[in-house]
Amino acid sequence: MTAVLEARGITKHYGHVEALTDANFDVQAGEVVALIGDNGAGKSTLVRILSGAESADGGEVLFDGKKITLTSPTDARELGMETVFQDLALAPHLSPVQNMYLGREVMRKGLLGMLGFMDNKAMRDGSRSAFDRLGATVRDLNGTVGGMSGGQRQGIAVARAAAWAQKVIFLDEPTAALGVVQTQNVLDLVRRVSGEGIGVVFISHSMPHVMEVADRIQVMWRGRRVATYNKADTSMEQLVSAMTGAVAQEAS
Ligand SMILES: Nc1ncnc2c1ncn2[C@@H]1O[C@H](COP(=O)(O)OP(=O)(O)OP(=O)(O)O)[C@@H](O)[C@H]1O
Repeated sequence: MTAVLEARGITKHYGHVEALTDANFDVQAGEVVALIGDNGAGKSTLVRILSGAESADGGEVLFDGKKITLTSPTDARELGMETVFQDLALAPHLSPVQNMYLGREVMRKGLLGMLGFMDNKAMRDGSRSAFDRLGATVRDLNGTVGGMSGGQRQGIAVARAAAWAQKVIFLDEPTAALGVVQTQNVLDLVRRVSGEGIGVVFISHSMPHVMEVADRIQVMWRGRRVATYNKADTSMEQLVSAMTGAVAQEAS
């Protein structure tokens, strides 16, 4: 089966720091891949490159088997890939609804079929259903996101990505600021989104969450993928061991 998204031999330096060294990665349509590794292993850097937020120094990216060049997050979004970054990338001065539709505003037809005004009701309804789908507690759809709690902001960011993703969704630590109920909602959403045929890339330091949602688990160590496991054939001990570099390196 062709991966919906594949990275081959990606390298990335920041000055003298080698963040990625010949890193490989792949995710199939409709599966949840957990990307795990110790702090500084290169997970976020890889996701930033695969979502167009940063460029790689070397290597190639394939989408549906075809080589692509991502020069901006817009390129990735146009291919149907959405990302929830660790910093969430929400506009703090805007409302949840405005964040949901930022750059994708719904317009009402004006006279003679011309674009008229923004359709605020359609956007409010769309946002409400996206938040409800996640069970996100967004009480005030019109307040600014900057004034909301970390958990509420995380819920908005995850709901927005899930609402727009068509092919791939990257979730970088999506449950980090969430309470127990919201965490379970996000894990349920991850399974639901993959059930719709979307490839989900799930970065987490929580091994129980990884074991709950992942189909496959790719382990990074010092800037490269060192092991890939089917969830059904692995254990937390094996994962932790791979995260410390104690596995024979995967052939690149
Ligand atoms: N913008 C940057 N400038 C300089 N160095 C960076 C930058 N981003 C990442 N690095 C370095 O690249 C390496 C990989 O970092 P990265 O954030 O990708 O790891 P990670 O696996 O996501 O870690 P964590 O689990 O702690 O989030 C680290 O050594 C980090 O210090």
